[in-house]
Amino acid sequence: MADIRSPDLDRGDPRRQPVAPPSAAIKAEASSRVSALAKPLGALGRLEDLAVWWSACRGVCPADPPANVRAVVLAGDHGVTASGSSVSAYPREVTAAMVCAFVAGVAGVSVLARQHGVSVRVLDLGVDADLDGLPAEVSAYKIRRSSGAIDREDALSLTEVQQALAAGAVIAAEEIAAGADLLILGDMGIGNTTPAAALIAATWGVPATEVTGRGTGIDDQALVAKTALIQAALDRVGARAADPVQRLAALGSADLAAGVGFLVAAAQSRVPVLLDGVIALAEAAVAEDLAPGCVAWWAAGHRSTEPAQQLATDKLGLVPLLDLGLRLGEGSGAVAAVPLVRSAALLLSQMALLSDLA
Ligand SMILES: Cc1cc2ncn([C@H]3O[C@H](COP(=O)(O)O)[C@@H](O)[C@H]3O)c2cc1C
Ligand SMILES: O=C(O)c1cccnc1
Repeated sequence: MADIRSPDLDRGDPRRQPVAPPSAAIKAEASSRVSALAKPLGALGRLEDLAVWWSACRGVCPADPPANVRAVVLAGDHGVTASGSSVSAYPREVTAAMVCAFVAGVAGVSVLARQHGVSVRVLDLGVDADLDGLPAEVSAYKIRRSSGAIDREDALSLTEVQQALAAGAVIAAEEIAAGADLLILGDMGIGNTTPAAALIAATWGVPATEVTGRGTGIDDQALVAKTALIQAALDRVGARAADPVQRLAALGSADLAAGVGFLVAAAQSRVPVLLDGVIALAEAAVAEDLAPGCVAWWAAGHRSTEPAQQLATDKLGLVPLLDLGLRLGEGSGAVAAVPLVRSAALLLSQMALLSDLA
């Protein structure tokens, strides 16, 4: 494994370290400028909020549009997909096959990312295979093979959670060092909508019936079984899940815990993130618990069909930009929203002020 020391997350317990917000002064300046543009007040709708958010995160008004957008896809397998389980419509072997597809640049998100000039880096945190034949750096941060089956056992040990949090922080630091001005977190892992929904349910204390979705497209019978499995996991863990690190150990996975570390580190480094679907929102839910204030550095790229994603965006006060019925993951909904961030930034910088006309 690569050296996973990180400046913030391995210095003892990362719990409840508040994150400083984007610049309040720039936010106020950007809000005034948006209102002064040559248009009726509010006429650019949510692009106005997006322009203000982007400016405040960049600390300058107006800010250049994102030029170095970098997506990281965290891959892992999940104990809940053991043979005989019906939580996913697809077998576990698809995870490793898709990692190869990301490396080859032929996954769904790869196509969108090429179109929008976004880099994509795939990393194996917990795939249940040795990815022989792929570049060694793909598995440089591997924590273990497949996380535990959360209805029966913990997903990870506490040591593995800390390793994964630190790995995620280092991965974010690497992307920032490569010049990222906007980050995207993608996911690949058959069965991952199950731990993601469980983490979201445990974060806000709601029952499995409110968070369980069809993921890759399971039928009614499988949906009943998946809901029961998630409820069994929540019941097994009980009050322990109130603590975000324990929650990750009990209900998460190596890839999800690394996503949490990535989000906390990005916010601590004052780099904004476009969130994607239910997996990114589960990571966001736990990250905000670990380091309150992170949410100010995020925008929601899209609304997924997964109920847990919708619940988490609502609870975090994020309004998704796109609503295309996407249910792919991989970071696809966030990458699809990148042109909106660019448009918002350009409107703020290139439109005339109403007072300059006539
Ligand atoms: C070919 C294929 C490509 C994918 N890309 C993302 N996912 C997404 O679907 C899976 C989550 O849904 P569930 O919990 O129902 O298994 C994850 O692999 C997620 O990344 C895919 C799934 C498949 C089958
Ligand atoms: O919400 C998502 O991103 C999602 C939904 C279904 C399957 N995989 C991901």
